Amino acid sequence: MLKVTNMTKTYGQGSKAVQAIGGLDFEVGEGRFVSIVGPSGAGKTTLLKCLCGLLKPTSGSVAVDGVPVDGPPESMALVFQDYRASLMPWFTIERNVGLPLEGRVHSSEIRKRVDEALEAVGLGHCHKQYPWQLSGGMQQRVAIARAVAYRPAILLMDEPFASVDAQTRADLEDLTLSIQRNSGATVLFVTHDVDEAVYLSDQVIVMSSAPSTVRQIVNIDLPRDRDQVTTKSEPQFAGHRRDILTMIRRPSPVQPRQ
Ligand SMILES: Nc1ncnc2c1ncn2[C@@H]1O[C@H](COP(=O)(O)OP(=O)(O)OP(=O)(O)O)[C@@H](O)[C@H]1O
Repeated sequence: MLKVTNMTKTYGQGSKAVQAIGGLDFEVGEGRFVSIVGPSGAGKTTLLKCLCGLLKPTSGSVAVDGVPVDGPPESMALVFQDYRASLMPWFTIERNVGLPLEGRVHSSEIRKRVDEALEAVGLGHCHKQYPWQLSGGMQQRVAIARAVAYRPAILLMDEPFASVDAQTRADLEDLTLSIQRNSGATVLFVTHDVDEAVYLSDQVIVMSSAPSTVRQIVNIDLPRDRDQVTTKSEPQFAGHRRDILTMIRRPSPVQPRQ
C-alpha cells in the first residue's frame, strides 16, 4: 500500500546543508500497524512529513497504491504530539472534529461521523465544550477523534502521546489499537518509547542516526489482542524490547576512568 523507495532528504544547500535521511527503502502493507523508532534527530518527523506530502524528498519516491505522493493525499490523516497547536481554541469540540470534513461531505454526514468519533474516544458528552476546557489527555482524544471522523486509509501519528501522563498514555494506546482494529486503517506511528512501539505494532522500523537508513525491520510476533499487563509480561515482548534498545542505544559520551 505504502512504498518508500531510496528516499533521501537534505535540508538547505551548500555548507549549510543537513542530510537528515540518507536513503530509506521499505513497504507497509494495508491494515498494518507499523512503528518507527530511532535516535533523536534520525529524521523520523522528516520521514512522516515526506510520506504525507508536506515535504518533497530530495531524491527517491513515496507512493500509495502505486501512485506517487506529490502533495497531501486525501487518504491520509495526521495526529501530532502537540494537540494544543492542532486544535482551534475558538471552535467547539464538535467543530474541531468535523473541520477536515467541511466542504467534502454533507453536513448531516459530518454530524453523524462527529458523534460516532467522539463516542469512540469517550468524549460523547463534550460536543459543545472548547479545547481549553479539557485536560491534555482529553484534548489529544479530540485530535484522535478528528482523525477517526475523517476515516483515513492511512493514519500517521508523530509521538502523539509524548505530552500526557503515563496512565493516560496507556489508555490512549489501547484506544488507538481498538480504533485501528475497527477501522482497518494502516497506521504509521513515530515514537521514542520502545515499549510503546513493541506493544502497539505488527512491525517496528528501526532507523539509524542521520543521515538515516533502515537498520532493521522487526516483526512483532505477539498475539494481536494486546493487553497492557499480559502482553508486556510475555518473554517475546522482553526479547523485542532488548533487541531494539540495543540497536538504537547511543555509545556513552563519558569514557570510564583508567
Ligand atoms: N526545517 C528544517 N530545516 C533544517 N534542518 C531541519 C529541519 N527540520 C529538521 N531538520 C534537521 O533534520 C534532522 C532530522 O530532524 P527530525 O526532526 O526529522 O528528527 P527526529 O528523528 O524526528 O528527531 P526527534 O526524535 O528528536 O524528534 C535534524 O538534524 C534536524 O535538525
